[in-house]
Formats: sequence, C-alpha cells, structure tokens
Amino acid sequence: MAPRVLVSDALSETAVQIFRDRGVEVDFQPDLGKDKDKLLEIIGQYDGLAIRSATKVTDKVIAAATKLKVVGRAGIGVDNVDIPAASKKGVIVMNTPFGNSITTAEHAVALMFAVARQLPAADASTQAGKWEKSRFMGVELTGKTLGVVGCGNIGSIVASRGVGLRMRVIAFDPFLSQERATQLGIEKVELDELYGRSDFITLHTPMTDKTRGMINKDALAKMKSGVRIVNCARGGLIVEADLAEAIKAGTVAGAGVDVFETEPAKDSPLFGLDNVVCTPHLGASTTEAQENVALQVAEQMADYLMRGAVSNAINMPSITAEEAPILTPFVKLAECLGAFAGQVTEEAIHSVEILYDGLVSQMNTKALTSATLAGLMKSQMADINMVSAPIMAKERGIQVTEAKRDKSGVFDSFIKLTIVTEKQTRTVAGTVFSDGKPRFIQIKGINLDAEIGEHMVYTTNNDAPGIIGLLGTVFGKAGVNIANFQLGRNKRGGDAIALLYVDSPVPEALLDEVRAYKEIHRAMPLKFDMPSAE
Ligand SMILES: NC(=O)C1=CN([C@@H]2O[C@H](COP(=O)(O)OP(=O)(O)OC[C@H]3O[C@@H](n4cnc5c(N)ncnc54)[C@H](O)[C@@H]3O)[C@@H](O)[C@H]2O)C=CC1
Ligand SMILES: O=C(O)CCC(=O)C(=O)O
Repeated sequence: MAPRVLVSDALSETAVQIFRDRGVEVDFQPDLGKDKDKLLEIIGQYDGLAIRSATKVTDKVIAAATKLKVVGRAGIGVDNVDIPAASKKGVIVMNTPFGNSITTAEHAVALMFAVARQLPAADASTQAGKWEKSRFMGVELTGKTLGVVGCGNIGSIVASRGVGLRMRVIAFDPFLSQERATQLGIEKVELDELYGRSDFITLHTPMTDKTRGMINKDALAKMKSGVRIVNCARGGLIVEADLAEAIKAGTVAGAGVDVFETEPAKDSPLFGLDNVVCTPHLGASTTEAQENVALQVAEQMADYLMRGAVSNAINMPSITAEEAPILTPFVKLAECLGAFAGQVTEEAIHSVEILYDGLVSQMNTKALTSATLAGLMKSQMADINMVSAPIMAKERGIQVTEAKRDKSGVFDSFIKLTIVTEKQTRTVAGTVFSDGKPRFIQIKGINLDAEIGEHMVYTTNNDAPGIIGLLGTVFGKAGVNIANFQLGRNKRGGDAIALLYVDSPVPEALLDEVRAYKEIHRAMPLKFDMPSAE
C-alpha cells in the first residue's frame, strides 16, 4: 500500500505533485495546522506529515500519530516540532536547511532599510495626504557598523549583503572561524563588543536555551545608543517588553521585527511604537523560497518513505538514496547482532562497543550503530527504532563506542558487538554474505556460520556427545522443523554453543525438556525481525 502524507500547512502545490509522482498518496489540507483538534483526530492515518510553521507538532500529536514515520518541515526552524517526543517515538524530523536562506536574508536587509528610513510610517503618512517631509529624517547604511549575531547560512548572506552595501560588518558566532570571517570580509568579535560597536544589530541564531531571551534589559544596556535592531530569526530571542522600554526611552532608535514571542502575534508591547516595523513571519515568504522548500521537503520525505534514504534529518544520521541499498543488509545485520545480545542479556548494560572491520568500516556506521542499539533494546521496548534508540541508550546511561579497522581476517566485512554488563562481557559478531543475508559468525568467541531466521533457539552446553541427537529428537517429536543447525565449541570437551534456525516458535515445555539434560546449561528461544521461513 502506498504511504500516505498529510500536508497541513500552506506549502506550494509543487510538493503535492512531487509526492504523487513518487508514488506517495497525499492529502493537501493547507489550513488544517491551525485546527489542533482536527489534526489530533486524523493524524493516526498518515505515514508522513509535511508542515511549515503553523502546524504545532506537540507531544500530543506525536502520541496520536500511530503510523507516523516522518515529519518534514518545509523551512529551517523546527521549534514547532517536539523533537524529543518525535525521537522517542521513532519519528524522523527533517527540515530544508538552505531553501529559504537567501529570501530570509533579503527580508532582514529589507527591514534594515525600512527602519533606517521609516518607510512604512512615511508611506502611511504620504497616502494620508500629509506630506510630512521633515518628520521622516533617516540614516544612511553606508559606513555604519552592522553586528550579525549568528553567522550561519542566513547570517553569512546578510553579512555579505552588508559588505556590498559598504557597511562595516562585525559578527559574533561561537562557531565562526577566523578563515570564514576573512573570506566574508567581516570581523569576528565577542558579543559584548558587538553590542558596544553596532549601529544595526541583526539576529540569525536558532532558538536554544542559550539564545532564548538573549536581547533583554542587560544586553540592551550594553548597546550603543541609537542602535537599530532587526530580528528575522525567532521571536523568543528578544524580550519584547524590554525592547519596547528601550525604544520608548530612545536608547534603541528602531526595530524591524518579523518574528514574535507568541505567534500568530495578535498583540505585542512593540505594536504601535514609533519606528517599529513589523511583518507577520514573512522571512521565507517569496515564491522562489516556497518553491525551493516545498520541492525539497517532498523529495526528502518521498525518498525516505519509498527508498529508506534519509537526508537533512534533525534526529537521525543521513543515508543517501545511493547508499541505502548497500547499507540495508548491514542495517539488518546490526539489528540482529543487537537483538541477539539484547535477548540473551538479562542484566543492566553498562556499555556497548561496536567494531566495524573491513569494508563496512567505510560505510555509514552512525546509522549502523543506531540500528544495533535499536536491536539491543527491542526486547524491552517494542516500538524502538533507529531514531529513538540512541536517545534511549543515553537515557539509560549506556556508554556507546564505535571502533573501525581495516580488513583483519577472512571476511571482507564484519561487525562485532561487545556488551558489558555488571556481571559479564558478551560478544557476538556477524557478516553479510554475497546473497545479502546476515549471518552470525562468532558468539562468545566461538566461531560458527549461522544463517539468521525469524525463530531460533540458542543453547550453551558442555561439548559432549549426544547434544545434536537430543535436540533433533526433542524437536522432531514435537513437529518443530529445524531449517539450519550450527554448532561451535572453544575446545574439545570445552564450552559449546548451538544455534538452531527453526520454522516455527518453540514452546517453553519443549525447551524445559532440553534444559533437563545435564550437559545443557541454557536453552532459550530467540526471535529476530526476519521474514518467516518459506
Ligand atoms: N523569519 C523566517 O521566516 C525564517 C527564520 N529562520 C530562522 O533563522 C535562524 C537562522 O537560520 P540559519 O542561518 O539557517 O541557521 P544556521 O544553523 O545555518 O545558523 C545559525 C548560526 O547561529 C549560531 N549560533 C548558535 N548559537 C549561538 C549563540 N548563542 N550566539 C551566536 N551565534 C549562535 C550557530 O553557530 C550557527 O552558525 C533560525 O532561527 C531559523 O529558524 C529561518 C528561515 C526563515
Ligand atoms: O515557513 C515559513 O513561513 C517560516 C520559515 C521559517 O521560519 C523557517 O524556515 O525557519
């Protein structure tokens, strides 16, 4: 059945066409995002949700979204999505990090001009027939200092436009390198220096715990008198009441505000103040940007739903459409290794080490590690997947390390998983053969070659005569067919293991019969997320 996507905000219809062309069923309801109850009522029917900023993907929406696999944000900021809730539920959240950057940068520059020359007020006055020429004295941008706070995609475009306008551009961004600053022709400074020197300040940071409310009374007090502030990033970066006070006091000469603490902004302390220019979150609203982000989000979501490719996900490593087919069998192997260790381990896990040997070490090991963790925790958490597993492991205090090395043995590639619990260290290794099927190649340091099936039985025993006969007889009597039987031992008469791939689940009573045999230490059923035997 084709996956179904709900578009709940006003995306360009380009997105709808792309979904259809890619074989995804799409339901285009551009106003639905504003109707929280309706969204909660219907979200359970969809595999994907495509949004802009009006739809709030809260924990309640995530909880009601029983089939949801992916949320696609046609835009940059994902602060309208509860990412932790989505991640815990295994829902991928994607954005389109570049599609609207130029447009938003241009809006910031437009607001800067609008504030410098009081354009909206001058327009309103002129159209009212007042001709107040002396009221609207402006300032030039040329030669002024522009302070860019947050010099990522958008901030650096604004910075380069500022340079083009012959402004002196200074920037504060903890991740801005000296080389990049030089390349942009700007000066990298500390925040307080930026506050003290700028005639115009433009904000381009994401909303984080650090940036929330950063433009407050204290910050405003450090700024040059007569500064003009532009915010095209996120409303919560500015404490609106504090900015309003500074504007009333005349220490801030004007502000251009596209984004608000609460949106839609029906009221704000900034409304009605002289030389405050407001727009209703229009930063990304150009035909070009909306085409870009709609096209990109639809392609990304369709790629994921139809081919398993992941790009621009906030909560999951990327998997390109090209690598998806090569990676998929190793993802399955990683899941099975994790699932084996998870099912045979009964104590709390302290740490996990995953060794990637040979060709697999050059693959997307982040994705493989996520898959291993998902397999590991699946026996305790049914709904876990590659998205939620790393978070769950972190929450449980499990230390995860990855190691990589060149081919060291007979296999072109193998993955070895080591689990350390309070009682023991356990290892299991596996590979993928040319038939694309995963196999276990080592358990507890004992070599074997075991095909992995949906239902398996694992025994540990003394290496003694009669084990094969015992298992064969008990299972045969009960009508449980053994598809594959693998044995291994560390030395003659030493520790041995058996791994049986069976065609149907094995009843506990049958395993009790096996456990009654004195040479058997442990006999347990295992289940893997593999196709049923044909
Ligand atoms: N008004 C609108 O319609 C739109 C608003 N946006 C918003 O614009 C903002 C910037 O977007 P992009 O440039 O694409 O993001 P980006 O991730 O490319 O850049 C953000 C930069 O902020 C820096 N940063 C983080 N914390 C900082 C701090 N405490 N102080 C200074 N710098 C800090 C980062 O190092 C990064 O370089 C986001 O909040 C985004 O949601 C984006 C598109 C449209
Ligand atoms: O979709 C929009 O209009 C808002 C865009 C935005 O804020 C973003 O991309 O972060």
